Amino acid sequence: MTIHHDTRPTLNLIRLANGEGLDLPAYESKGAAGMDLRAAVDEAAPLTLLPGKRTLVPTGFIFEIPEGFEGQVRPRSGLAFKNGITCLNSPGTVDSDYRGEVKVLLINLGEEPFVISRGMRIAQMVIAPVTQAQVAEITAASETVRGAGGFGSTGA
Ligand SMILES: O=c1ccn([C@H]2C[C@H](O)[C@@H](COP(=O)(O)OP(=O)(O)OP(=O)(O)O)O2)c(=O)[nH]1
Ligand SMILES: [Mg+2]
Repeated sequence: MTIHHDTRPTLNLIRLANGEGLDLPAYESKGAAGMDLRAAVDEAAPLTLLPGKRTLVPTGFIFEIPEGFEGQVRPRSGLAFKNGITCLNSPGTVDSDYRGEVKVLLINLGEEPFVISRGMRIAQMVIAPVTQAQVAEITAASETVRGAGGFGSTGA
């Protein structure tokens, strides 16, 4: 496997029929870590997400994530704070060999119905380098000071 250290890898996108006319996913500021993803829902049929419910929102694009990277689908803080809208599987993982449409799994943790209209920026995707470890089964773990202590063992 090739390990990339490119900080500006090219992300190839394929626009699907439901993505016609949508703005490309984009970094909304110079230093933004994530590119905002837009809802490719039907213009004439906005999606209403009721409190406590979840839904898979299409983005209208296939992303060819460069090998050695992943896409992390994360919530937008504003939607989370104002409306209780977040990604249920956060951070969603888009594998570099995935060739289906990227979708966003939203859940409404707020108290009001939330309307998702076409083109709305619903989440953001961070392209991050991936390390694939080699798995090796052993019979005894090396000794450390911490040992098996966890879950608060070092105190508050
Ligand atoms: O928020 C997300 C998360 C995942 N995916 C797509 C891309 C990813 O490569 C694929 C599989 O995701 P994941 O590995 O998290 O799900 P799984 O339940 O393990 O499915 P699979 O058995 O297909 O790997 O689903 C999305 O479009 N959006
Ligand atoms: Mg998987």
